[in-house]
Amino acid sequence: MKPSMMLQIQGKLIVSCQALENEPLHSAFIMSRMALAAAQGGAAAIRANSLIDVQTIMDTVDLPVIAIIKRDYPGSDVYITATLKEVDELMAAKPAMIAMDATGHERPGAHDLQSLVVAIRQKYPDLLLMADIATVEEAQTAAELGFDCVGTTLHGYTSETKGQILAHNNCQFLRDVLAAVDVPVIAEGNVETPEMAAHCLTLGAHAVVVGGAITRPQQITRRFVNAIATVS
Ligand SMILES: CC(=O)N[C@H](C=O)[C@@H](O)[C@H](O)[C@H](O)COP(=O)(O)O
Repeated sequence: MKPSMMLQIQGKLIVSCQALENEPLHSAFIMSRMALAAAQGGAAAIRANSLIDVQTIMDTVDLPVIAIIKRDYPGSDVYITATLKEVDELMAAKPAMIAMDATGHERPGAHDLQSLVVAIRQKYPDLLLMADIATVEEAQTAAELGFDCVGTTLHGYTSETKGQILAHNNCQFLRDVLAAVDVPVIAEGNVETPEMAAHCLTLGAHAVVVGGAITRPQQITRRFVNAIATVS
């Protein structure tokens, strides 16, 4: 199982199919149809949030899934698969890979990042683990902890990186991460165009995750509206 998913996604597009409770498309059924559309369009894998979405998507498409659970814990900034509880929940669906916040921020629950990885490896030795990071240092720590891959997912979304965007300065952050670690790097977060996705792969990313630019119509609409507003 382990090598095959990493090979399956190499040089490929992963489509993130997510809609939170406050979004218009919040529905496991709708996310499963988004995943089917992504599969028909040639996506190599799907990233999805919550057990019900992951399960419904795995019942609908024959693609590997990167599973997460987004859950807010009071007093902590960590919300992407924060504790072992979320990993245990997701393993009911047996996804090939689980992604989790691997920032240096204090996590809720009994484990820090290092002991959480140890606990997961003991319990689920075949599971692939993706580290969602925001800084180069976090990528290095994740690689040292034995994550199978790191993703730039949280760059721009933590207090230290707020306002930064993957595309800035010809993807300088992605290039820095690629230079700093030996594990596969997945480009994720604000990849808005096919050209940028291709560019991330050219720079050396193992795979690229695109979410909102494909699966969040409210975001796509806003981009059109903003472009029109500049000429009218
Ligand atoms: C920061 C955070 O919570 N990111 C989430 C992680 O799973 C998702 O909301 C994003 O859609 C995903 O990372 C893909 O990124 P984009 O939608 O920008 O292509």
